[in-house]
Amino acid sequence: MPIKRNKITVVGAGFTGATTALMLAQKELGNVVLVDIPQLENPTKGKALDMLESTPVQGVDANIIGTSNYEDTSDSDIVIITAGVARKPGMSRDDLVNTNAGIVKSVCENIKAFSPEAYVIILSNPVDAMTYVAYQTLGFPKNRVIGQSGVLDTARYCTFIAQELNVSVEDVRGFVLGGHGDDMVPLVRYSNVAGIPIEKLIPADRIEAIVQRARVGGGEIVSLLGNGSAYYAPAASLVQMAEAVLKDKKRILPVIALLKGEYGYDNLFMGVPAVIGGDGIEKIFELELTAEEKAALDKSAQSVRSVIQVVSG
Ligand SMILES: NC(=O)C1=CN([C@@H]2O[C@H](COP(=O)(O)OP(=O)(O)OC[C@H]3O[C@@H](n4cnc5c(N)ncnc54)[C@H](O)[C@@H]3O)[C@@H](O)[C@H]2O)C=CC1
Ligand SMILES: O=C([O-])CC(=O)C(=O)O
Repeated sequence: MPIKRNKITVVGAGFTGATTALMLAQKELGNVVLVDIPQLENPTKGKALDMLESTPVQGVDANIIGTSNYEDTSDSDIVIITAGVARKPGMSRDDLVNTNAGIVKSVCENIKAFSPEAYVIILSNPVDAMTYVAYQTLGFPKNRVIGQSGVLDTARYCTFIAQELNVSVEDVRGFVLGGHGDDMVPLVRYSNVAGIPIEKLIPADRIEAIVQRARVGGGEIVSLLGNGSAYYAPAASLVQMAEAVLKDKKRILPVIALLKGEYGYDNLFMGVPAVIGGDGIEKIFELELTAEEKAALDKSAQSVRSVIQVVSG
C-alpha cells in the first residue's frame, strides 16, 4: 500500500477554521478539507484556493479544498470542529450554548457517517459542553473526542509570565486545569521558568494579576476586537493538538477529556493534563492538589456541569 498524506477536515471556515487550515498546511501536516454551510460554499472554496496558491511561495506540499459536501471529507484522520457562532462584547461563552449545540450535533452526525474512524477535536463554545454534545452524537470512544481549551489558556498564562520576566516564552512552563470559563484554574505551584518555580521569581500580587488576566484572556480579546473572538492563538492550539495525534508525539497537553472518576469527577468533560498521541487521549495525568486548588477546581467543575445540564435536557 502506498503511504498517503494525512487527511484533516476543518469544519467551519470562519476566523478560527480558516486560520487553522492555513497553519496545518504551512506545517505540512496533511491535506486539508475546509467545510462550511452550503450558503457559503463559494467563499469557502475561494478561501481554500487562495491558501493553496500560497503553497508554492511557502514551499509546502498540502492540498486544500473548500466544500459544503461531507462526501469530500470521507475517511478523514482528524476532524476539527470550529463551526458555530462566536460571542460579542458583553456576552459569555455560555450564552452560545443552545445555538452551537444544534450546529455541533448536525456536524457530528455527518462526521459519524463519513469519517467513523476519525479523531475529533472540538473548539466551538462553550467548549466543555460542546465536547459533551460531540461525544453523545458521535458515539466514538472517549479517547477520540478531545476538546480544546487548556492549550490556549496555558499559552495566554505563559505569555503573561514571559512578559513579566522579560524572558523567552520557550522557557516558561505552566498549565491550566478546569473548564474554559472565567473560573478556570491556572496552577501556580506547577508553573516554572526553566525549572525555577514562578513563586521564586515573581511577587505574589503580580502572580495573582497574571492568573486573573489569563482567566479572562478570551474576554480581553473579545473587547478589543469588538465583533468576534480570538483566532490566531486558538488556531495554533488546535494545530499543536492535531500534530500530537498525527505524529504520535505523546505530548502532555491540557485537553478537555471525559472524566471517569479522575480528580473525583464522574461523567464530566473538563480540562486536565493528558498524554496526546496516535491514539488520541492515551492517558490522563492526575496531580495532587491542595485543598485550595481542589476547591477552585470544584467551582469550575460546577460551572461546567450547569452548562452541560442545559444540553443534556
Ligand atoms: N475553545 C476555544 O478555546 C475557542 C473557541 N472558539 C469558538 O469557536 C467558534 C468559532 O469561532 P470563529 O471561527 O471565530 O467564528 P466565525 O463566525 O468566524 O466562524 C464560524 C463559522 O462556522 C460556520 N458554520 C455555522 N454553522 C455551520 C455548520 N452547520 N456547518 C459548518 N459550518 C458552520 C459559519 O458559517 C462560520 O463560517 C465559536 O463558537 C467560538 O466561540 C473560538 C476561539 C477559542
Ligand atoms: O473568548 C471567546 O469567546 C473565545 C474563546 O474561547 C477564547 O478566546 O478563549
